[in-house]
Amino acid sequence: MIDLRFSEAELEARRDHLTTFIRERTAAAGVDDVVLGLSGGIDSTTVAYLAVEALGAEHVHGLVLPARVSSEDNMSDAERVARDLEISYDVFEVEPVIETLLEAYPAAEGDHEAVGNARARVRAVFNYLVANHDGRLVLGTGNRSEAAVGYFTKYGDGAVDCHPIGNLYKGQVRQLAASMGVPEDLVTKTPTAELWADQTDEDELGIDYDTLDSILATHIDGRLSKASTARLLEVDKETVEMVRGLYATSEHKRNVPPAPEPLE
Ligand SMILES: Nc1ncnc2c1ncn2[C@@H]1O[C@H](COP(=O)(O)OP(=O)(O)OC[C@H]2O[C@@H]([n+]3cccc(C(=O)O)c3)[C@H](O)[C@@H]2O)[C@@H](O)[C@H]1O
Ligand SMILES: Nc1ncnc2c1ncn2[C@@H]1O[C@H](COP(=O)(O)OP(=O)(O)OP(=O)(O)O)[C@@H](O)[C@H]1O
Ligand SMILES: [Mg+2]
Repeated sequence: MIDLRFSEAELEARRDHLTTFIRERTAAAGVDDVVLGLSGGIDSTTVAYLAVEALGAEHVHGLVLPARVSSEDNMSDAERVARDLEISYDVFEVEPVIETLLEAYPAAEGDHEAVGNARARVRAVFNYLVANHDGRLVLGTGNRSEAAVGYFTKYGDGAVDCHPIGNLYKGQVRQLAASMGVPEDLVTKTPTAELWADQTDEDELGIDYDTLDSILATHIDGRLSKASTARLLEVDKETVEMVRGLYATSEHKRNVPPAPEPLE
């Protein structure tokens, strides 16, 4: 794989760039405050640390949003992050809303993908309820690796006002987190969307993040050919093809929904 880690100087410059971005986005929106979902995972933890550095703890509010499938460890890690950073937070239960949805539409019961994505969308509704009421921006936690392969719920965790770590590959998020003093157990934790039981990103995607990051940097973002990428990284062409396929089929998630061109 290729080494995508930043040098010390680059890391410092990147951290400065991302905190400046958060200050600029809030200033442009005319607000002082932000809200974000805290899952106990490394992406939301890193964005919370960046937001506190950018705006101050008093301007950052966390939402811990457990569902039936959330592990107690992750939810207690989410609260630990809020306490460590001394930010305010609320805990709102997602499952009663899911139950109401399934009472109205029982056909979706047992469809773990449809229900799992609904959990992510319910979280977005909570984020915007708080953002509207309190005058806050919703900070996204998506990184480049997830965005490129569409590994997020459209209008769920993808429904946010800006993406502070949207240009970092997953491995770079971990490196930045470690440099900001995020506890080691959170930096090395197995990534999971926790939309259904026993889900992990790498199992579902069928590729580990180190390989995914390298293929994205080399082929999708770096524009090296499929064959050169496979040779350079010593991976099968099929693996590169798989990533390319995910990138292509998820394009609709990264764009504003289209409308027909005006008639001439
Ligand atoms: N070509 C196209 N043009 C326009 N729209 C298109 C489309 N193809 C599908 N669609 C629409 O998109 C929908 C499918 O997209 P979507 O609803 O997102 O659903 P989908 O992509 O099927 O599932 C979301 C994926 O993201 C993962 N995820 C979600 C949330 C968080 C995380 C995490 O890492 O924490 C990961 C989740 O595990 C799952 O693999 C379709 O039902 C359809 O409405
Ligand atoms: N139980 C939850 N409570 C609050 N927010 C959540 C919860 N689950 C998911 N989210 C939100 O959805 C985002 C997307 O989840 P995702 O799993 O990609 O990120 P993560 O949990 O921060 O990191 P990782 O990918 O390493 O698990 C989270 O960063 C968080 O903002
Ligand atoms: Mg997670």
